[in-house]
Parts: sequence; structure tokens; C-alpha cells
Amino acid sequence: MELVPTYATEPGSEGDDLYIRCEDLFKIYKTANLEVVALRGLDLKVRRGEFMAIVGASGSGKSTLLNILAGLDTPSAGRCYVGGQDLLTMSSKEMVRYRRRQVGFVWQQTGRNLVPYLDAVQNVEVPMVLDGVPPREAQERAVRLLEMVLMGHRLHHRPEMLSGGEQQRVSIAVALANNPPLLLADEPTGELDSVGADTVYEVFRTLNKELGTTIVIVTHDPDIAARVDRVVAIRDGRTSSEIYRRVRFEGTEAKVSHEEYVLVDAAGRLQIPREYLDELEIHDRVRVILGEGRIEVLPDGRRRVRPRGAAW
Ligand SMILES: Nc1ncnc2c1ncn2[C@@H]1O[C@H](COP(=O)(O)OP(=O)(O)OP(=O)(O)O)[C@@H](O)[C@H]1O
Repeated sequence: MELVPTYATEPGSEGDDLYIRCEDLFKIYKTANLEVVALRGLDLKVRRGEFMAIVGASGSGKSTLLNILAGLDTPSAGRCYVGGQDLLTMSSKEMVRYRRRQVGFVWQQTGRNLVPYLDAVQNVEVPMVLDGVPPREAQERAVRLLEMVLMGHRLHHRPEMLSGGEQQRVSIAVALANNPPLLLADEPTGELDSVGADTVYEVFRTLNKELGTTIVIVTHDPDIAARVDRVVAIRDGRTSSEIYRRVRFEGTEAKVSHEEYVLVDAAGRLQIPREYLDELEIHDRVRVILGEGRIEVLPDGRRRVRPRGAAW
């Protein structure tokens, strides 16, 4: 039985490495007398097999982006390719197939992920049965997936007999039932205690490593930078900065460090972190000077901004 994800053909992707490419993405929600711009020119690239997270203040557009990547919502404008498939031009039939085979989704509310009167194995079998997988094969695969998410000892428990963390691990197995190359999770640990959250992240990392699944998580978890390979921050519907986790070995000891970057979008715009703007009392404009191997940003011609770590 094959547990390695099946990838879509990728005519639109740049090389083998890139799995998600969003450029200048807009989402505008229109209600009776109001327009809300949830995404305003968002750029995002995610490598195949990456394990990354998206953070940002409430209302910054995280769930909107995740819903678009999941094929649950359509963008208003821009470009968005997942596995080379153009999410803006997909027919509704292609979208149904995409949702069923190409992407798995885990919601924060466990009740939304699982059928309450089915046990763990039966829950994982549901997406496979809907996709026409023979019952015996579906059952074998469900058991194998539940073992991978550390639920092999609870195969025939219904959701009500499981802890919140255990329910989320079953939900992850359900999301991976049809072998999707991409797993999306919206606040998967939002309702869990720290022990439950730790195990869920451990499971995500195992699946990422063993199945090669690309994993994108939306979260408010303050410790997220230590748990994933890259954290991208969204501000006002645009990606603003990202943090990379670097693991370096000194002998046998692993040293983990983090590097923070501010993103430059396709138009050359960058978002300076709010705390920097506040500290230097920058309101509407700055002076920008091209120096030797760097760009200097000066608050309106009065004070010189010293880059972090610079000698002067
Ligand atoms: N279906 C909708 N109709 C109208 N406005 C919406 C809809 N969904 C989201 N919005 C608005 O779009 C903006 C972005 O919402 P979104 O849920 O993506 O933010 P978020 O970063 O996920 O927030 P949170 O962390 O609170 O979940 C918000 O202003 C929200 O009110």
C-alpha cells in the first residue's frame, strides 16, 4: 500500500521545487452595503515538502488565504498556483477533484473534522469511500495512517471517547486519507493544552518527513517559530516578514537559531515592522539611500537609522 502523496502535473510551476505560488492576490468580500478587502496584493511562495506556518493579527487575512489554497473560496484577482494548477481558472469539476485529491484540511474545531457516530477507522475511511477506494484497501490504509498519527491504540474509539489532541490527530489522518501532497490546518492546536499541541506538532513533522507532504499551518501559537521551518507573517492582507529556523550541529549537539526577513513584493514594496516605525516616530515618509551593499532608511531626513549589528 502506497502512502507517498501523488503530485499533480505542474505545467505552471517554476521548476520542481515550488509547490505554491501566489502573486498579487486579492480577495474582496462584498456584503449588502460593505466591501472588505481581506487580501490586498499578497505574494507567497512555498517549496514542495516545506513545513511552514502563517501568523498575523486577527483579521489580517490568514484564514482567507488558507481557504483559497484549499479550494473552498475563490480569489477576486491575482495569480495562485498550487502544484502547477491555476486556482483562478479551474472549472468547478476540476475544483471538486482538487479538493478531494490534492489537498487535506484540518479545522480548529474538532467537531468540524470528524463524524461523531463513526469510530476513528471509519472516519478515516470516509474520504476514501467517497473517492471509490475498495473497502479492504481503505481500511488497511486507515489503520496505517492512524498508526502514523500515534492513534494505533484508539482505532475503534468514537470522537467523544477521545481527548481534544487525539481527535485532532484522527482529523489529520482523515485529511491525509486520499494521499494529498498538501496539508492545510487552520489553528489546529487552538483548543488544545500544551501537551496536546506538542504531540500534534510532532505528528505534523513526522508526516512531513516521512510522506513529504507540504504542510501550511495558520496559528496564533507564540512558540510556532521553534516548531516549523519557516513562519510567514501577514499584515493587512499582505505578507510582511518571515522567520527561518536554522539547525546547526556543533559535534552531536543541535543548535537552533532564527533569522528574520522583511519581504519585498513584486512591486518593490516592503513593510517595515510597526515597532521600528514607532521607535523612530516614522509616520508617512522616509529617506532611502543606496549605500555600499545596503539600503539605508532614514526618518524624514532628520535621524539616521542604524541597521542592526552595524558598527556605526
Ligand atoms: N465571508 C466573509 N464575508 C465578509 N467578510 C469576511 C468574510 N470572511 C472574512 N471576512 C473579513 O476578511 C478579513 C480577513 O478575515 P480572515 O478570517 O481571513 O482573518 P484571520 O487573519 O484569519 O483572522 P483570525 O485570526 O481572527 O481568524 C476580516 O476583516 C474579516 O472580517
